[in-house]
Parts: sequence; C-alpha cells; structure tokens
Amino acid sequence: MLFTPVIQIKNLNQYFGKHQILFDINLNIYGGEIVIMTGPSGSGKTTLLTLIGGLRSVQEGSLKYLGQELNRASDQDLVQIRRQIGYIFQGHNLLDFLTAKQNVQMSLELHNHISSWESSLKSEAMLQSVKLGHRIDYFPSDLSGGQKQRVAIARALVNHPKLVLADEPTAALDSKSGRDVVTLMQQLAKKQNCAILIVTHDHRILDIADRIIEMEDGCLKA
Ligand SMILES: Nc1ncnc2c1ncn2[C@@H]1O[C@H](COP(=O)(O)OP(=O)(O)OP(=O)(O)O)[C@@H](O)[C@H]1O
Repeated sequence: MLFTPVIQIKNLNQYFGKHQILFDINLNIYGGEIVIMTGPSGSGKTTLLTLIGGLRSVQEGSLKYLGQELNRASDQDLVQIRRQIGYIFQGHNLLDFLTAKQNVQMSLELHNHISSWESSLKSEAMLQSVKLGHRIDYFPSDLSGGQKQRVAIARALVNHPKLVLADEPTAALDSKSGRDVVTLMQQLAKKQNCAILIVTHDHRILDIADRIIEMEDGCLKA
C-alpha cells in the first residue's frame, strides 16, 4: 500500500456486558477524506466514534490509528493518541470562563511546548480562518451557537490533527450556521490534509462528504 490509512479497522466487535453492540466492523479512512456516518438512533455510531477516538477500550478485533494498534494499548499510549485527535461535539464543550482565544490557546499549550506569544499568534490566526477575528476576546456566553461551534472547530484544528471526530456538530444550529460550520471544516481539512469523521442525522450536510457510510443494528452497511 502506498500510504497508511489514518484509521484502519478490521473485524471489530464490541459489547456492553453480554449485549453485542458492534458486529464485524471493517473500515479504512484516509488523510484528506471526509466521511459521514449516518444511521438510526441506537445503531452504534457514537460507540464506534468513541472507540476510534481512544475514549473507550477495544474489546475484539483490530483498530489502528496511523498504524498503531489501539486494542490492548496502554493507558499512556491512549492518552498520547487522544492528544493527536481533534474532537468536535454537539455541546461544543468550551470553557465558559475563558475567551474564544483563550479556549483555542489552551488546547495548543496543553499539547505543545510553545511560548504563549507563539500560541497567541496561532490562536488568533485560527480564529480568523473561522471568521471570528472580530470576536477573539468574547466569552462563550456572548457568542451565538454557530460562533461557539466555530470556536470549537478552531480549537480542534489548531493542533493540525491528522484526524477530527465530530458528533452531531450541526445539531444545535440553524441551517445557515450549520452549513457555514461544515464548509469551514471541509476547507480546513483539505488544507491540513486531515481525515474527518462526522456522525450526523443532518441530511442538509451530506453533500460535503467524500463518502457516506451507514450503520444499522451495529453493522456497517456495504
Ligand atoms: N454505557 C452503555 N451501557 C450499555 N449500553 C449502552 C451504553 N452506551 C450505549 N449503549 C447501547 O449501545 C447501543 C448503541 O448506542 P450508540 O450511542 O452507539 O448509538 P447511536 O447510533 O450513536 O445512537 P444516537 O443516534 O441516538 O446517538 C444502544 O442500544 C445503546 O442503548
């Protein structure tokens, strides 16, 4: 193979107690690719997303992040992998007592040994690229839902991750804000050549995907 997939999943099964939730999942995701995962409520989408994000332990099968196996990985390795992934969730999870810029900057400083001068410049540039240059010193409570979600995108992408996982990133947004948010994710992903996996029920954004996969009853439909 010419290049390693960002995510490579083979014969993955997952259980909650005795109840099997995911059945023989096989999936490759490559850099620069936007994959949308849809499927009915309770079909296992979030479970798969949290496994890929190293937020849950793999029970059976293989799940590799850039060639590194997550099944039976040590806690330390999982922490290391999580640091390389950008997460965008529905509730945006911004820290309310930090400004937009400080939220982005904190993510940079947590992951890198860089001066606060440099992280400040990078955070401002990232907020400008999500069109929030005029809101860098605003607190989340003074931003709209779409603006908060754009701060969350800036925060997820400022570290130039190879993978971004987004769970219902547009669920709380009106149609224009939702469209703006995913278009920005698409532009930044292509620029940074990162892979993006989006779980969504939002049919208005399906057209930004390079590939759409569907989960049903714990199985990925071919
Ligand atoms: N912590 C848990 N303990 C036991 N069962 C769970 C747990 N989390 C999820 N499940 C079950 O696993 C199945 C898959 O849930 P999951 O959240 O992955 O589905 P989903 O496709 O993301 O649904 P939705 O679209 O509603 O978010 C469901 O039947 C759910 O009840």
